[in-house]
Amino acid sequence: MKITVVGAGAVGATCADNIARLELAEEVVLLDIKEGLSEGKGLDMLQTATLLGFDTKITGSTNDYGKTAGSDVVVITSGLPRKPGMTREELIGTNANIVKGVTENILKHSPEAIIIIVSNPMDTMTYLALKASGLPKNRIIGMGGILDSARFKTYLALAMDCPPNDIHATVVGGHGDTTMIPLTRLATRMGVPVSQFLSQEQLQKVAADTMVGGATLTKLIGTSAWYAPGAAVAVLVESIIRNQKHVFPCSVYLEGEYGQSDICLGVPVVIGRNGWEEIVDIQLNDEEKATFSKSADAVRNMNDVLATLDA
Ligand SMILES: NC(=O)c1ccc[n+]([C@@H]2O[C@H](COP(=O)([O-])OP(=O)(O)OC[C@H]3O[C@@H](n4cnc5c(N)ncnc54)[C@H](O)[C@@H]3O)[C@@H](O)[C@H]2O)c1
Ligand SMILES: O=C(O)C[C@H](O)C(=O)O
Repeated sequence: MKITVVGAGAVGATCADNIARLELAEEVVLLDIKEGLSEGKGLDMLQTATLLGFDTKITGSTNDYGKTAGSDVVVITSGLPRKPGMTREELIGTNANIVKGVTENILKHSPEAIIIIVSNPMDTMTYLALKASGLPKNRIIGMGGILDSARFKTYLALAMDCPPNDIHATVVGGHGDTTMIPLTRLATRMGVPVSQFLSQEQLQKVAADTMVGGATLTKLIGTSAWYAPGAAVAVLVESIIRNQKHVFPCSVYLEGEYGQSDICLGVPVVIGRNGWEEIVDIQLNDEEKATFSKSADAVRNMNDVLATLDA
């Protein structure tokens, strides 16, 4: 197996590091436009192989897509991150052209690849990559919901003072400060509804904290997060490479599911060797359905902006 990560910045490098440690491929290629960055980070990571005990080869590439040829999975993280006070949506003007160009270059050398989109605004970038590539819909996956769900579980665990791995909870909808939907009603602590442990007020705070989870970290760090994003991409790649069939919330192209069409939005999907293989239908209640529909409207408005850009 061969996996390429485009963008050797904070998120891309963390993805490559996690993927190498998990030995998901014989080779991981890290590509960036900044001269020497991917070669340097790649070599630094390779020098952890004897310390951490993995055998993955890591290759750096300054914009040479020839080195990515024959990749099975490609992760696109290239593009600007937000600064404190910005929304992810404000990145569209710069990142749309980057994501479109990278997708086209990747496919010239890896026509069979499954592509994971990380760059923001992620749902719109996923839609753009799908339209620009013409690939079958199951091979384009936007990563956001796995990260948002990890944050949701973390905040729930902190509120209940329990281990995060005892929590099952999911976030659907857009990967935006106002578009993501933490499904509090369905969250459980080992199968027991979280409402048995936390008041409605506490649950509302957990949901609100989850929604601005990325903004909170951006304010603290000065740029957006990378540890949890990199780990979230790695579990997604692992489910593809090892055909694990995990159900993860991912941004995928909807054709009537959840009442939406011609849009990429976060819903639970089965992830295996073919990419996303099936959409899992959560029985949303009327209030959740209305929130999902509002989220879709906001993402669709962003998708409409693509037509005004040269992307
Ligand atoms: N979907 C998510 O859950 C999620 C999570 C975290 C970050 N992000 C997004 O991921 C993106 C990257 O974040 P980061 O913190 O790694 O930023 P970063 O600035 O650290 O790294 C981005 C890298 O992309 C490279 N790049 C720019 N244009 C390129 C091109 N045409 N080809 C190849 N490389 C190119 C830059 O040189 C830079 O090294 C941002 O858009 C951020 O908002 C998304
Ligand atoms: O918050 C951001 O801008 C980056 C990313 O989407 C995140 O959720 O960490």
